[in-house]
Amino acid sequence: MTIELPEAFIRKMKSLLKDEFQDFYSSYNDPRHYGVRINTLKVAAQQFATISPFALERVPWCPTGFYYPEGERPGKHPYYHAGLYYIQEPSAMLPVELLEIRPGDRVLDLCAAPGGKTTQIAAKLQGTGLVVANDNQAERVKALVKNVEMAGIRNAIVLNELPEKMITHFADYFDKILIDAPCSGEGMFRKEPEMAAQWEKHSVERCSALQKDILESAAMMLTEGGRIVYSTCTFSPEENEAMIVSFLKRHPEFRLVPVQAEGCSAGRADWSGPTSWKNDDGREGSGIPGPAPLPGTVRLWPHLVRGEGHFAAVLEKAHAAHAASADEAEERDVQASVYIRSADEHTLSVSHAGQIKVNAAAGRLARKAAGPGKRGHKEAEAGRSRRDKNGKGKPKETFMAATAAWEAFIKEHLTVHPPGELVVYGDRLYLTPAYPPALDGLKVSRPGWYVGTIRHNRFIPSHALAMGLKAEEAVRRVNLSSQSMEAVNYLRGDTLPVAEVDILRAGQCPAKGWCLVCIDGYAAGWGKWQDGILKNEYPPGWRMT
Ligand SMILES: C[S@@+](CC[C@H](N)C(=O)[O-])C[C@H]1O[C@@H](n2cnc3c(N)ncnc32)[C@H](O)[C@@H]1O
Repeated sequence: MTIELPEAFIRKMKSLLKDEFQDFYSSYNDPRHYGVRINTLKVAAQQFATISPFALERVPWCPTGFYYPEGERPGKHPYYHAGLYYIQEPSAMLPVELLEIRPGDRVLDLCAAPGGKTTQIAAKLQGTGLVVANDNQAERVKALVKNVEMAGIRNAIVLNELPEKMITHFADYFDKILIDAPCSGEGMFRKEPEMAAQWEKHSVERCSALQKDILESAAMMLTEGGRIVYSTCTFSPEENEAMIVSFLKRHPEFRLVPVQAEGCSAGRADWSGPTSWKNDDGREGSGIPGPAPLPGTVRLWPHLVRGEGHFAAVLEKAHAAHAASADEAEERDVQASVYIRSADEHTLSVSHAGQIKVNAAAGRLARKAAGPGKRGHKEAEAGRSRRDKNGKGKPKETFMAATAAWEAFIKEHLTVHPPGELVVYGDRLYLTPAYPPALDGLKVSRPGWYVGTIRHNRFIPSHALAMGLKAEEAVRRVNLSSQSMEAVNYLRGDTLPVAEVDILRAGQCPAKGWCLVCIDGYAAGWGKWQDGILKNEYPPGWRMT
């Protein structure tokens, strides 16, 4: 075996898996599996299958996920730079499938970096609703932002916060929450052998404590009738089945939704109750002593599927009228109900120059949703009036000038008027998703779709704007073949000679100006055309190497 597994880990898995251990252990000698998930914000999975530069084979538990053969390098293909897919470990594609996202949902990805699952959530939302992607590690948030922008996501807010700091802003707010929890990573030893070297026997304990706190915060941010998917890439029962049992004991208002997903094994119900196993030091480890073992969670095992080890559980919060008391914990059937709910109505406003800082919330709005569940309150929101965007501390004229520059750019360069409210932070302009929440006091990396910057009173479009556009939404574009050297040269940052006849134009617009550069018809960045030359505006940090 090339991977050196920690002795304590081997002993524990032997004690847990018994007869199955040998198959499990042998899987560390098997080759790992490689996956891409198609970004359906850009291209339908069936369409991609017809243009794919590499052979694809379906991942059973994810309709947009595919295996690709070892040796291929999808990260080096121009389609990667056009955001057509995300390279993702196949098992990691499962949790978002279990969220059952619907159009208009407000979704929180609480431990989101580097953003694989955020991009999957956004693809399911198809531009509706909102995805808030958060991670507490600032360095990792940079990668998260890049992946959000690469995927062309328009309706995301990116935060760099501790979950407990988010509760007051988002109490009872989200329809769906993903907790892709920080964990001891035992399921990733084959993919990332260095994780095996870093594993030590206390990491399970430390991670469990962290996971418990994260779950508590998430429970408070979930709306009634909402759903949490909790997932890990580790095997330890303490971080998986036992974690869920103890959560349900503390939260009778939640129930476990039994999951059956293609290709997945049932979670180990027998590890969730008062079961025991031998730890490294010979002490007995145990699930949380509690009610009967808990069926309904799922696991992916490396010796049973083509993917690494994963665990997932789906938790649903009852509607208030039906929430069981602690004494009634047995009775957890939830029915659709009419309910009344109030929430903050918030405003993002213009900030002080040079800072991404959100100033103010605009007060409270009691919302009545006298209809069939949460769809009712979303419709109620839709009737809300537009808000004043001139926040404190910023001259109204600056905001007006930024708005005018943006509007002028739209008129001259786009065939559509992108939806969303314009907010200005320093010299940067963002479009907020519909009905943005208040973000005051939070560390905000992106309050919405970053569309551009004001420089010398002119609007300079961002790379994120290009990535979020469809080809036909730009008045002027040039199309490069993915198989041409021109596409590669563009992605490397080179200036390109482009004849005027090759500038595709909507209507009568002149050839000179900002030009959306597309690869096989998919937006990949900006260029500026003049006199037969396309000046390269591909950002240096994104270039193909
Ligand atoms: C398993 S990774 C997430 C992978 C990500 N969901 C994806 O699909 O790309 C767990 C993440 O949790 C973050 N994390 C650790 N502690 C956290 C906390 N207290 N609150 C929020 N995020 C946390 C880590 O920085 C890490 O990025």
